[in-house]
Amino acid sequence: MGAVRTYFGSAFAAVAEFHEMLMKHGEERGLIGPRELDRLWTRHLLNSAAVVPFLPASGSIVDLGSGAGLPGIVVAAMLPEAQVVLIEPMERRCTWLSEVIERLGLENAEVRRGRAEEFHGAFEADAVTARAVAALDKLGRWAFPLLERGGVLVALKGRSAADEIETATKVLRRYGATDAEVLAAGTLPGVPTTTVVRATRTR
Ligand SMILES: C[S@@+](CC[C@H](N)C(=O)[O-])C[C@H]1O[C@@H](n2cnc3c(N)ncnc32)[C@H](O)[C@@H]1O
Repeated sequence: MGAVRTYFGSAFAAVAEFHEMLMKHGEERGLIGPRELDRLWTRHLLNSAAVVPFLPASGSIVDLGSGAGLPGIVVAAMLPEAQVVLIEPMERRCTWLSEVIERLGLENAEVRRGRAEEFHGAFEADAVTARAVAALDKLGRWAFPLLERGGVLVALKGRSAADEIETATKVLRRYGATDAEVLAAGTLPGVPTTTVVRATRTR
């Protein structure tokens, strides 16, 4: 019980600190729109947390196109046994991500600057996460080469998730990810359904 309390206490404290940093600096640093500030918890932080049940708790995870840190920072805070690499091409966003990691004391997270394609062959991750980065066919081409065989792509998507799976058939087949499916992870009042798509690389 003590360990459970310690886990939730520290994970929640880290996400709450991240919320505070985004509230204070997110708009001025061009990381989050002004209209999003009031719904940071629901639309962004809890939405990001929806991927966590579908990730290996102690594996290697790459978050593609982390931007302000979504979902990568939330994942690193909630899965302290996992190793999380945040890939982001924009320098000022990488600077922000490094500041967040330092402030939250996330020893299991690191930032790598660059585009996904530049890291092909550099990782054999257990999982790749992505939120609002690209449609699934493009995302698949970027993400599957970062995964080991048996690794999963876990993407946060919107209402078009099922259609995106249809459109991505070719790339999903190329990597043997024919198990691609929509997992409606849940809804919160006033928030669109949080849709998680998971696909496993088998070749
Ligand atoms: C719309 S933002 C989403 C950011 C964050 N994931 C979120 O949900 O708030 C898309 C991000 O993907 C990054 N990006 C664009 N092309 C990329 C690529 N080829 N590889 C990795 N990241 C990329 C952008 O720099 C940007 O930070």
